[in-house]
Amino acid sequence: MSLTVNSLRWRTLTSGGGAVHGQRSAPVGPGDRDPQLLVALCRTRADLAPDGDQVLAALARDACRPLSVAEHAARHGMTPAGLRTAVRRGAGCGPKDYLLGIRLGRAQRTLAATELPVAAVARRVGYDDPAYFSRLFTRRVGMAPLPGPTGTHGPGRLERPRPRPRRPTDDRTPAHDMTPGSRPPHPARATPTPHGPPDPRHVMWTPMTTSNNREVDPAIRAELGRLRESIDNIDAAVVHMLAERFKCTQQVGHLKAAHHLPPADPNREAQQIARLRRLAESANLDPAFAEKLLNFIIAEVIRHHERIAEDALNGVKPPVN
Ligand SMILES: O=C(O)C(=O)C[C@]1(C(=O)O)C=C[C@@H](O)C=C1
Repeated sequence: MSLTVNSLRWRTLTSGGGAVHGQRSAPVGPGDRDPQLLVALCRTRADLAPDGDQVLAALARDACRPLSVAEHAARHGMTPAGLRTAVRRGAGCGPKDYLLGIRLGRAQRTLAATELPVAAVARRVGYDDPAYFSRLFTRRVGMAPLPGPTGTHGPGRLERPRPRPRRPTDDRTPAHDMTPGSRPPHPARATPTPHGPPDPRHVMWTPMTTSNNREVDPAIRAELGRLRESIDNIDAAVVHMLAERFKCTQQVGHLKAAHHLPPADPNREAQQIARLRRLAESANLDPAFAEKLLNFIIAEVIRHHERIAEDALNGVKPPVN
């Protein structure tokens, strides 16, 4: 079967409901989806030049070393411009941004997994000035770096709340916390602040909601209903895909435990992130969001791997497939 990601994406979405593409075909229920197609999509790999992959993986390996972009380029026999083109093609961003993402991702994980002070983590990922590191971290991650794991469930690296006082006129999108159950505050429920009433631009959202018992124009309700049917189908597809992914990663976990391989593989992750950022960019999805989502999923997988490795050490037999 020869399927490209784009044709799969198109077929998957169009099979789930016409509203996604502006057509008016009747949306179908989750039972009508072709699970084979979803699984095929899970298993399909987008094309990425292997040498591009290698450059990104090598950059990821060296990311915390005190090297300039020109020095990184020279290590690969490239000019800085050539390196910029290769990284942009593979990761959807320039080398500086790519290296920064790798450094801060590592810092996030080290902070979540250890009790090391921020200055020590900063040094580990290549920053001698902890204040400068904190500024970069806060700007990119959306919260200040804090040492130590927080929360009792889920992966640590995305789950810390990031309280940033919102001024009434501050309409920048907040970085989303991915703690299960947590959401950005509902704008329409914004409470008056010491500076005055809630931002009227936010309160404008209220008439679009249907859960506050207001009368809603039947045509609008019907349109909303059609869109929500497609959203429900897409959510169902996401759940099925994640379930397939976790089935694969469980097997990887058992394989790693049986052969004493470490649960995490940072080089593989760097390649996955670069690839996903590139795919996100071509799909008009925010690459930073795609990276955050993948990090969130991988952190959960690593937790599973660690548990499987622990079970293996305690003599718990893996399930028979
Ligand atoms: O490929 C692996 O080695 C995995 O364990 C799977 C996976 C993933 O979820 O994609 C999880 C952890 C690793 O750090 C890298 C990737």
